[in-house]
Amino acid sequence: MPKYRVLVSDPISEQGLQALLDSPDVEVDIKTDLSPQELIAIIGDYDALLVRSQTKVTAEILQAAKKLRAIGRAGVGVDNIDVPASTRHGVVVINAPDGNTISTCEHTFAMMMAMARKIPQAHMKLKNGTWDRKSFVGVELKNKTIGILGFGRIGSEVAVRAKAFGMSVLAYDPFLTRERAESMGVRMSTVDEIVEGSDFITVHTPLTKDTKHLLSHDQFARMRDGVRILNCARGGIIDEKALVEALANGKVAAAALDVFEEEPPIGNPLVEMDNVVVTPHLGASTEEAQINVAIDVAKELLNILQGLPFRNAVNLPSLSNDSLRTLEPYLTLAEKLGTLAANLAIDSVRKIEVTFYGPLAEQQTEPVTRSFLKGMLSYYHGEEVNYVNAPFLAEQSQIQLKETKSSRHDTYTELLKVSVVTENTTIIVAGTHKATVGPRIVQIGDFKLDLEPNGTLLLAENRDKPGMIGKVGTILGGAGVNIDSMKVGKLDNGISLMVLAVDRAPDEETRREIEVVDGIFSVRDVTL
Ligand SMILES: NC(=O)c1ccc[n+]([C@@H]2O[C@H](COP(=O)([O-])OP(=O)(O)OC[C@H]3O[C@@H](n4cnc5c(N)ncnc54)[C@H](O)[C@@H]3O)[C@@H](O)[C@H]2O)c1
Ligand SMILES: O=C(O)CC[C@@H](O)C(=O)O
Repeated sequence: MPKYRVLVSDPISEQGLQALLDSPDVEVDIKTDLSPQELIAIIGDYDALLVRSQTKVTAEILQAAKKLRAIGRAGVGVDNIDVPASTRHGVVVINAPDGNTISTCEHTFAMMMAMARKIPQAHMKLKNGTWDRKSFVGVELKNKTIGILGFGRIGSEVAVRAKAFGMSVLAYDPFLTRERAESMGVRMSTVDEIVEGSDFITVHTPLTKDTKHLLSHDQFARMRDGVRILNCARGGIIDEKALVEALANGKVAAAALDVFEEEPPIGNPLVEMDNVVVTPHLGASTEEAQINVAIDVAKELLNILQGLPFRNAVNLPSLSNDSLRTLEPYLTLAEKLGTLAANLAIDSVRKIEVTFYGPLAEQQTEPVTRSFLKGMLSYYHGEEVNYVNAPFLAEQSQIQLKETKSSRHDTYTELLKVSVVTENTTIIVAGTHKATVGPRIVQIGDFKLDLEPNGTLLLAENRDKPGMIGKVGTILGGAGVNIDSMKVGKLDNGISLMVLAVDRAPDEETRREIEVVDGIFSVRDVTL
């Protein structure tokens, strides 16, 4: 009997879906061309949704997706998915960023060659019966300068091919380093240098508020006369109205477009212009790319459903394998510290300060903080909380969050310490991990201890005087609660914290019996 149901709502290579189809845990339903209403009606039955770019995953659909844990996008751009709404609902969004890089790069090159040699126009004329050898004089790529805006996966592959064609390459990307540019034989440039110094300009960025209309009236005015423009990334990076004008007045000799501000581009004048080569968003449309992205995303979805590690989450921080190895014990420990802190907090939480000490502080620690928040907020919000929405829920509860890092701690090589500031008090919990002993809780409040963070713990704050442990032990024994081990933390002011690892939480009556023992100040139990 399959445990999980996955809906595939866009045409996706079945060969690529094999990992899901083969899993006995998963039932896959392929239902394409659903209307938004039809999707809303059925989405509540599914644990995961797999889309390409047709399905628009809106906030309304997510609202109806009560069981949904993950959305897989077989491709790079997630602009058809409401990612903030997914995050609010705790749904992981994953994409397949690598599988269509080469196809899209090759398509960009095909478009550049087609535009430079006017192949589509000549093809159409000949198909229509005219042998015309005069109207289609093109230009060579050799010795021309190409400016690449966005030097990620696709942009950098375009550069490799442009160099093979004898072109000079200018590149701009906020993350491009001089060393990388040099090693690839491209000139690291500013947007202005690219705009003013290129014969061909191609964009390979995502569409963001910074890249919207990256090329507009002002940029076209400063370009070389007869420049040629390409967009195989996202409609909207180039201002289409400004491009129409620049093509019409001859500033831009030609354009090659795979993507449009609105798709399909019904009534878009660019599609009608003779000097514009167009394709209907075909960058990733190769057999190879579609199989690659489907394989990648299907494997990732299966991992998510089965609780295994996964990469490529759009709304979660990503970790390298090395970081994951170092952080893994702290991810679990942090969640348990969060559960512990929530059990100790009796009034509303205002601020959480997470401090990392030692080599741990050198890691990308955000996932550890998320784990703490998950452990803590699950106490209040139950199963609704996960790694994706925990920071959002904290923000919604107006809990201030602060991360601090310190290179060393006086006692521990590595330490994770969290102060939870509530309306009336501050609760401190801290833990560490050593390869030889595993994870340990080493501080609760002001008490220093050494506890295994597992099972059910009974915490009793008491006056430090003989007989206290015996009295508590007798009451628990009488109630049939078995004590597995015990640790005590002491303060200089004569107050102790006894922590008993028990086989089950005592019932309400037993707890009250302990609470009224002379010298006992408080009793809590927590299951980690
Ligand atoms: N036409 C298609 O079918 C098709 C297929 C695949 C990808 N795409 C699109 O191509 C684009 C690039 O994909 P990719 O896989 O190379 O992504 P990528 O994330 O590897 O690269 C994008 C690069 O853009 C850079 N960038 C972000 N803001 C920038 C800015 N303001 N100026 C300059 N650079 C900026 C980023 O730093 C990054 O290096 C995406 O928009 C993607 O959706 C289109
Ligand atoms: O699914 C497609 O063909 C579009 C792919 C592309 O736009 C992407 O962003 O990956």
